[in-house]
Amino acid sequence: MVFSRRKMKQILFVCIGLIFVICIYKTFVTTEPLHVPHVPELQPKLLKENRQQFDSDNDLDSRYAELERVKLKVKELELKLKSLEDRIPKKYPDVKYLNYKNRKRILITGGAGFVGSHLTDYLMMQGHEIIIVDNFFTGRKRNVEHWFGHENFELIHHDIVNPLFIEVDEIYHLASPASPPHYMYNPVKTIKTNTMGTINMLGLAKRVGAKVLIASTSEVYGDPEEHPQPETYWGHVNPIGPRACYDEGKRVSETLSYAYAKQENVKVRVARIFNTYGPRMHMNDGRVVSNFILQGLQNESIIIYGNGKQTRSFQYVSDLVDGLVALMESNYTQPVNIGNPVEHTIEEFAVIIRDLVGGKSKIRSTAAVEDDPQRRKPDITRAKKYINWEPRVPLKIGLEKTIEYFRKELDRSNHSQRNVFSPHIDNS
Ligand SMILES: O=c1ccn([C@@H]2O[C@H](COP(=O)(O)OP(=O)(O)O[C@H]3OC[C@@H](O)[C@H](O)[C@H]3O)[C@@H](O)[C@H]2O)c(=O)[nH]1
Repeated sequence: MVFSRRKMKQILFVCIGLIFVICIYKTFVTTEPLHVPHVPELQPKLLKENRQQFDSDNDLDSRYAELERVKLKVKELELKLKSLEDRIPKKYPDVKYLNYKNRKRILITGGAGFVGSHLTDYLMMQGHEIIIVDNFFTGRKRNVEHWFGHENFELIHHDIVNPLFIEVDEIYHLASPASPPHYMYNPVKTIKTNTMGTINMLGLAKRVGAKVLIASTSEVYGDPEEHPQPETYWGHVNPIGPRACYDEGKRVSETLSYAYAKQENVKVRVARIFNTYGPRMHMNDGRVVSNFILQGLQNESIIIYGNGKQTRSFQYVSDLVDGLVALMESNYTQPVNIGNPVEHTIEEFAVIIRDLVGGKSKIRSTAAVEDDPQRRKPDITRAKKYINWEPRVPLKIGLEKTIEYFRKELDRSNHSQRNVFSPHIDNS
């Protein structure tokens, strides 16, 4: 085939044009990541958007990292919150519901102590509003922490040697150290608590018209010359001996109660509490039950003060609580013995505890303590007759529960024999 010159020129132009178009296409269209139609005037704009996309990808990465950090922080806080929540009991025991008319506001002085905390439990379960006042000399927050936050429960850190102004219907006045080493530790303070403290509580009862129960003690009988001890026995107390701060303090406490009853028409109840034991006794309580159990559990010698022929009668704490409530609810205004009349020598008691603990402790004796009452056993005729109360928990059952409690306490604190309180050991 033969082309004219003109035809050849035309073909050449078309080829050059085609090559130009292909070059343009290669340069702009094939490198374009977004498949948009190739329009030359759009190119600068598309390049800018690509850069923004790249920047925003980087931004996303850093935001993602930030989010991860926040998530970690939230997780950390959640764990912290859980550990705090675990320290507060999630569920309170089921308390009874009492309507406004039957629900009482009850003040318990010494409510964080051994007896006070058990009384608190009982009255809370009945559906009453409980206000505890304690100076934490021998009381412990641990004894009542299971009620923290409950709408019927309130704890006031206060020493009743100073006046207290609140509104209540009933007062259980239990505040005072009760174990001999504790009440002898600061005898002046023990006297103040049982005199000024009692005046403050009787004054409060007078002002708000509350009924008040005073926790007195079998120690008002001193080293008794009458056995068993009825409430009509006046006692045999050394007024200047080491126990006098407590014995005489409680005797004045009783005297004050009846003076307020007579002069100011205050409704008073007086409970003479005999030796009591049970869970929540302090490890360093120093009384015979906790000392013997701790010595037995640690296979240490059980130490009797004196010849061990002195006697005591021990009641379990739940019996005491029942007795206190029965007395408060009764119309009986004279003093009432609350105690278990089953009497043992301290020597027998050492053997009973050693056998229940199941250890191999030796039983030894050391010097007697000054003014130690030699015989003690309540006559509970009055309690049976007027408040329809008598103890129900046998010694063995009560001791088993108490031993179990101290076993756990020992595990918890790895307590050592050195901490058993004794007037014959330097506990300083
Ligand atoms: O380790 C000990 C502790 C005590 N004892 C003896 O055991 C007997 C009981 O002593 P506690 O210290 O337990 O109690 P006490 O009977 O002396 O006093 C108690 O009386 C009644 C309550 O009001 C009080 O809780 C407390 O004062 C005493 O004879 C005491 O000398 C020991 O032989 N060894």
